[in-house]
Amino acid sequence: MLRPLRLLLSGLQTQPSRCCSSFVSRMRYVNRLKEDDEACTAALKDGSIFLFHRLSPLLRCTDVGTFSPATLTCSDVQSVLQRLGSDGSSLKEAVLIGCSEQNQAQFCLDVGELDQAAVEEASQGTFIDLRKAFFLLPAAEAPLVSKGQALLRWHQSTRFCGASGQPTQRNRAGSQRFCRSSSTVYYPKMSAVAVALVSDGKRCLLGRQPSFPRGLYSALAGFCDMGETLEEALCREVAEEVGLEIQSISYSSSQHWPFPHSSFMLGCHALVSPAHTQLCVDCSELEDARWFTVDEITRALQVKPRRGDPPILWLPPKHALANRLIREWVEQQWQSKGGA
Ligand SMILES: NC(=O)C1=CN([C@@H]2O[C@H](COP(=O)(O)OP(=O)(O)OC[C@H]3O[C@@H](n4cnc5c(N)ncnc54)[C@H](OP(=O)(O)O)[C@@H]3O)[C@@H](O)[C@H]2O)C=CC1
Ligand SMILES: [Mg+2]
Repeated sequence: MLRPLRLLLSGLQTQPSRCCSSFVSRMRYVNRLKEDDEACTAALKDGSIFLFHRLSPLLRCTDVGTFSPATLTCSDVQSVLQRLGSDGSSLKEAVLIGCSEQNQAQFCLDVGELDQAAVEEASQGTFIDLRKAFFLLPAAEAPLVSKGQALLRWHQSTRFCGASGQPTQRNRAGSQRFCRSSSTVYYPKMSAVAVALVSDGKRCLLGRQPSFPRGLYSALAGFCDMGETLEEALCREVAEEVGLEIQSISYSSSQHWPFPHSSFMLGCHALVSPAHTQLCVDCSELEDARWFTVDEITRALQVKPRRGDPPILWLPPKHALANRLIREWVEQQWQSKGGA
């Protein structure tokens, strides 16, 4: 008798349903917030908000000297906005990012129209450029901040319809924008990027772009062209950038990466023949590319970079897919050495 009533009520809930596993109910809850503007408005009132200033996230230094994204409640943000003379209407610009394991909806909001130092003082945090923040944040928190920044950037750059030139409107959650004039719906976009840790069986190949911090080397990467498969993109990029031909590819894993404008990174291990490892680096793309031994990489993984004292080899931050590929390769190398 109660079941139909419960089903009816579940459509009106503003909190995740408890009838399924917590993961399933959280996913369904977030999906409902994307589709139901009223439910999303209610969720914002009880939700947590990550602040950004011109796309730089607000971080706080913890008691133990590590950094964490500042999580504010809706009323915290309202009082910060009021203290700085804003009427609070910018809260409507908050964009849904997800739902915490404690079933709290999570939003992000860019307060770039306010004075940065004043917001920092009022909210007891510091806005830090995302590239720097990535080296400071724990691996578990970086993806949320990255997603928030990517969504905010997308909204800032999709204000007008490419077909009609008219302003676009967003739904409450900010999961889409719509042009009334051309009836076009816009969804957040990512560009596919292939990233490969190339190995010749004993060494791995890393490269650096001129824009990288001093000492930083990473796995080779490149944007997939229209119509290309992941494998074709990898073979082309490696040929273009270092003049090598890939013999085989194995897929590892993927990640969202907020740079330069939201990328979907597809990570692979790639093998080249040990007989053909001579590099011919395209200097318009890379400043340098080199082969590294497993001992060199193992040492570099243990180094903690310090300001003003960069190590000879500095690897991408822990939450970058390239770091994961490098660790997987090192593990596989030590395993095969142990087995030999
Ligand atoms: N998360 C991770 O572990 C890693 C992430 N990356 C990221 O992957 C991304 C791509 O790697 P990168 O080596 O630079 O790529 P590419 O080797 O493809 O070179 C970048 C150039 O490609 C052109 N380009 C082609 N398509 C696009 C597009 N859709 N968006 C932007 N530029 C495009 C641009 O040239 P032009 O400017 O001349 O138009 C750009 O400067 C970077 O943002 C990098 O941060 C890379 C390695 C590891
Ligand atoms: Mg590249």
